[in-house]
Amino acid sequence: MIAMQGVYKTYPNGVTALNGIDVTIEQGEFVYIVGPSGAGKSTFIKLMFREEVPTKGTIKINQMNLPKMKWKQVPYLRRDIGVVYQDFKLLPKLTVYENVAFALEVIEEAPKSIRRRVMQVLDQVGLKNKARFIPDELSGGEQQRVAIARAIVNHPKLLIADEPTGNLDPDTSWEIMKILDEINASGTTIIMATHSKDIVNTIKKRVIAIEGGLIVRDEHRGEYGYEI
Ligand SMILES: Nc1ncnc2c1ncn2[C@@H]1O[C@H](COP(=O)(O)OP(=O)(O)OP(=O)(O)O)[C@@H](O)[C@H]1O
Repeated sequence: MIAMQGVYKTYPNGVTALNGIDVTIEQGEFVYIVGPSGAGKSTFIKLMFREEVPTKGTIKINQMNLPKMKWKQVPYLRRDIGVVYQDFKLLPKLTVYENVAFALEVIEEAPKSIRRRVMQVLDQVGLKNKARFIPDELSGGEQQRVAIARAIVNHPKLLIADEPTGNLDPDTSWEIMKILDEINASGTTIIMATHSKDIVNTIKKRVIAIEGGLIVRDEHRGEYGYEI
């Protein structure tokens, strides 16, 4: 599903964040991306939805060649990819329902099917009864569940999560992991950057460790491998 070959990324300020990445990720996998701060994890993730473009190398996602893609094709790539961030990034003035529906309105789904799908996905993340709330009226864990609902409402093949539990307490983090695991069980590929040793060592998945812009470890059912 995802194939990177000889991928380098140097930012305009001269910092090289990725130094020759080769990796393949199959449809349906759940992959943790671990490594020290500044290792290149976020850069690696951003390349997959063309938030950043590599300086060199090829990136193929579902047969699309990302570095060569024209700007007008990028929305088509992103329709198949959901993204969840550490700080949720919800629209503060919109209700839970509106935040999730927005993702379908922009792709011009029929209003009737939007309503059905939004309520279905809010039910999936346990927030059907909070559809009329605004983000400020929710806990951090609830806000992250809204962000997950928004990310999966369009049935993406790939869900990317950049430290999704980074702002959450341990109990809430486990709830989020349970939801991500269920989403993965239904066939969605999940790529999750994390600093949580507890999560990686408890819910065993493939672990890719990045250090200094290189993959230094890639293990099936791997360990976190760092002290903090
Ligand atoms: N937009 C940018 N412009 C310039 N340099 C950047 C940019 N984004 C990241 N970097 C640099 O690239 C390197 C890798 O950063 P990246 O955010 O990918 O690391 P990370 O592993 O995700 O770190 P963290 O765990 O702290 O989030 C760092 O040296 C960082 O300062």
